[in-house]
Amino acid sequence: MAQRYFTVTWDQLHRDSKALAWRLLDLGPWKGVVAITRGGLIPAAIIARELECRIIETVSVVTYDEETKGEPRVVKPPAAAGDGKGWLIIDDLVDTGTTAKVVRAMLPHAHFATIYAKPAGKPLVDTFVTEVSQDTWILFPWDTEVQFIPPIAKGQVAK
Ligand SMILES: O=P(O)(O)OC[C@H]1O[C@H](OP(=O)(O)OP(=O)(O)O)[C@H](O)[C@@H]1O
Ligand SMILES: Nc1nc2[nH]cnc2c(=O)[nH]1
Ligand SMILES: [Mg+2]
Repeated sequence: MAQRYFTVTWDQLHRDSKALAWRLLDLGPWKGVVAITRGGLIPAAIIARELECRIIETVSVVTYDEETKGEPRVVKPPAAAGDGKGWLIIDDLVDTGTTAKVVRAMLPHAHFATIYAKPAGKPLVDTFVTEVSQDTWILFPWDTEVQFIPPIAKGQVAK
């Protein structure tokens, strides 16, 4: 179980995805984007829009059931993209690097980019925006919803 949570709002995700697009702009041109589903889909859409890239491929690797990690299973390989040369792989984050390792093996010459990176997965990523500690669990906007939170004073123990 994670020690702390880092909540990312839609606005923040949009800003961070655009920051990643800026870093990728001069590294292109790109033949296309390979989104790692599902978490990479929305970042990939934002980045493809910024880089004016119309070709989007997907690869699906199932590794987690909520916060519990299992063995990675490729449930959909990328149909196009060859050995990955000239292609950009996008995911929302790298944590242990397990997913990145599996996808890199399928597309060894692609450029691998994520919005967020934890230290264990960082060496597997070519470009990322923000590093968070290994014991942080990132909560994406699709994982959360706005809800009532009691006033701080209500949560305090009486002195
Ligand atoms: O570096 P790792 O330890 O492999 O973890 C990173 C992967 O875990 C999450 O995906 P998840 O497997 O939860 O699937 P999802 O994208 O469909 O939610 C995340 O979107 C990355 O793809
Ligand atoms: N949402 C989410 N999925 C993950 N998969 C692996 N690490 C994480 C994380 O920190 N947040
Ligand atoms: Mg994922």
